[in-house]
Amino acid sequence: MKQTVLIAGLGLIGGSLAINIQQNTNHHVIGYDVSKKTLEFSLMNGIIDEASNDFESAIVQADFCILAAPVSKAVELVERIKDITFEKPIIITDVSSVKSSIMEAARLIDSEYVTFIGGHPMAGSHKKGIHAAKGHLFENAIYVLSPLASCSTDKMEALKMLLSGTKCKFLQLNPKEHDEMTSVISHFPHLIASSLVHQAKTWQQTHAYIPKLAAGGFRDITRIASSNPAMWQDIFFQNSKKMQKLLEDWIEEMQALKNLLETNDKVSMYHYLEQAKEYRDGLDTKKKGAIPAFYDLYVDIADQPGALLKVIELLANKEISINNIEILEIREGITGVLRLSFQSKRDQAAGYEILTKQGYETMIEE
Ligand SMILES: NC(=O)c1ccc[n+]([C@@H]2O[C@H](COP(=O)([O-])OP(=O)(O)OC[C@H]3O[C@@H](n4cnc5c(N)ncnc54)[C@H](O)[C@@H]3O)[C@@H](O)[C@H]2O)c1
Ligand SMILES: O=C(O)C(=O)C[C@]1(C(=O)O)C=C[C@@H](O)C=C1
Repeated sequence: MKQTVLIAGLGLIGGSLAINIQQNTNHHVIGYDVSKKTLEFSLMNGIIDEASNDFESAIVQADFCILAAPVSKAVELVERIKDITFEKPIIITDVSSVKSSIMEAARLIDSEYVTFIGGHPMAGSHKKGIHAAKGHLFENAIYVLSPLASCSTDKMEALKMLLSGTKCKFLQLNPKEHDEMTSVISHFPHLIASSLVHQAKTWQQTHAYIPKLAAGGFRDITRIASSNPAMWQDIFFQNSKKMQKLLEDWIEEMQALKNLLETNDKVSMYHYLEQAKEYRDGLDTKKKGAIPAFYDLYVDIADQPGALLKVIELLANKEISINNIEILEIREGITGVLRLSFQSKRDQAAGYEILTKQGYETMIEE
């Protein structure tokens, strides 16, 4: 008999997991969401098999439940779970970007039938809602699992099996270490990205041309400032202590950099930049997750009608298939950078040769 999965919160993450589970497993998927439109869309597009607007009655039918609402709302759902009487085993997990608060609440669920395993796929995007959901969102990403001490290996394996179609890599962490690490590499960078945008906005009052000059660098570092404000506000306050500590450290570091400029200490500034470059270059970009790890080729193309088509045609004529195309930046009237992703190193090398021969400026990131 088919097992049932309830997904509570069908936005970017819940919707992507629902699509993935539909594509890769044989479960009956029930969706629950406070948005009626989201439920209707999900049902109409086969993302879920059944829509529910009654969390309590849906969860008691399920063998698995994935809480994919905003963090504070997922914590509220755990509070509601505490009052539910279960009559069969269920594995409940979540996808929250902060783990301590939800795990503290989950620890107090008092039912022999419930196994709670905290979860967090380290992949996403600056988009939100069911319309942005896609089944391959988690490919190659790290998927953090935080089981409670009482969780058996069998239950962990059952959850991993349900999520195996995501093609992510599971990593077990406790909530404290998870929240510390994500504050450094996810939460705090969001705050900084937003602050850089504010700085540019303020300077625009002096220099109206600022938005036109904002090229690749500014766009790269501030992409995430276009994320969902409600979600990030929630994350910052759920991980408030760690954010405050990082802000203190950051202010201190900025002060030290200011001192280097004031004292004309070029050597120290060079080392600072050099060490950052070394560390950044050492990050394994092929494994980073949100963007599938294909073999990428960067091509500079002119911002002219048909320019993209021409590149695709050249590769298609040699039967080289492209897995993904992304226009990273079009500088109006000048050139655009295209990221072509291939499935194999061989295709990547062949693409490089063909396009270079045709006079395109191409680059493979090492
Ligand atoms: N966006 C990312 O990059 C990302 C990545 C990993 C994890 N997460 C985490 O995933 C969770 C969801 O984020 P998202 O990006 O999918 O957000 P989203 O805004 O795209 O979707 C959230 C969904 O939850 C629904 N919802 C709100 N309150 C609810 C409630 N009380 N009960 C049921 N549904 C409710 C909303 O209607 C919406 O459909 C958050 O906890 C977030 O921290 C996000
Ligand atoms: O790619 C993005 O836009 C993201 O912000 C994804 C991202 C991150 O890397 O910080 C955001 C929140 C998560 O909890 C996990 C992943």
